[in-house]
Amino acid sequence: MTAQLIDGNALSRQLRAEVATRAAALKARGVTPGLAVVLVGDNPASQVYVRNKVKACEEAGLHSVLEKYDASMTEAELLARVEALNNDPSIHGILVQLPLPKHIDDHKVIEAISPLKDVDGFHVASAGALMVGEVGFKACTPYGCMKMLESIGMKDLRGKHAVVIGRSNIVGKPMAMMLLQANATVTICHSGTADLGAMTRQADVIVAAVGKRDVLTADMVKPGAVVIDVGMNRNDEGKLCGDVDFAGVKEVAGFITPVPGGVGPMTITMLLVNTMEAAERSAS
Ligand SMILES: Nc1nc(=O)c2c([nH]1)NC[C@@H]1CN(c3ccc(C(=O)N[C@@H](CCC(=O)O)C(=O)O)cc3)C=[N+]21
Repeated sequence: MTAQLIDGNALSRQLRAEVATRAAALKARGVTPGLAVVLVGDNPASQVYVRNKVKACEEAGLHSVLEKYDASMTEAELLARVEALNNDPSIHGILVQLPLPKHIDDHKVIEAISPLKDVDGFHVASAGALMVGEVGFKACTPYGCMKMLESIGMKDLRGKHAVVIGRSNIVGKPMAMMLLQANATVTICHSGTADLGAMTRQADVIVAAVGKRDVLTADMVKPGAVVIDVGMNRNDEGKLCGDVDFAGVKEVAGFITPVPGGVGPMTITMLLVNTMEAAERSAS
């Protein structure tokens, strides 16, 4: 058996076209959705990601502002910038690119962002809203994974067992909450899990979000399972690869997401969706 690919680029094109339509409608009412992206320091990967986010905004007709600062920027200076953006009516979403330089407390910076503009969904208020099923911004990566499941007819996961590998605040934990919200039975695995394969072999849906290559291999997957790969690693040849042994797992899984071209572009798409949502809320 060979798995069907869930194409994050194709799904992104579709969802971004919907954002563009909504953006045009809001602009006709005199409001242009605006995203501020704040980048501190010169992490080369961050430069690429941030450029992609700004480009995606432009293509969907969203206004974006890229603020680049030297790595020597102080925490107080950054907090002051966040506060200014909180009060800027032309900005509906604020994204402070992570990681931040070591002398800046990222938790403090994220909590300084107004929850109304927290399009990353990283604020404690956003995480709490997800937890209790209230309105709030959903973290873009797990939100994108949910849209990928929806695209293959798995919006309601009643009766399904989902196994999440990884427990980070930005992917693993919110992912588990969203799967739970969709009625899945959810297991969260992590570095302290005794027998990962025993868990994943029971899963109808597996989300790998560890940040390590080959965390999931073919022998750990039930035939026909859906495998979502959130990983972003480099292999020995320097090529981008996920957490899943793609070549092996695609022979067992029913559906699988590729890296690149899977969850990555969906993360950016959901950032646009959240920014659109923020602008619409502020205009209503
Ligand atoms: N505040 C904040 N919010 C984030 O959402 C955030 C962040 N900080 N810091 C870094 C991570 C990483 N991230 C990615 C988004 C898209 C791709 C993406 O589009 N990847 C392409 C490939 C890109 C390439 O070729 O390098 C793909 O998978 O096809 C990757 C990584 C968002 N992040």
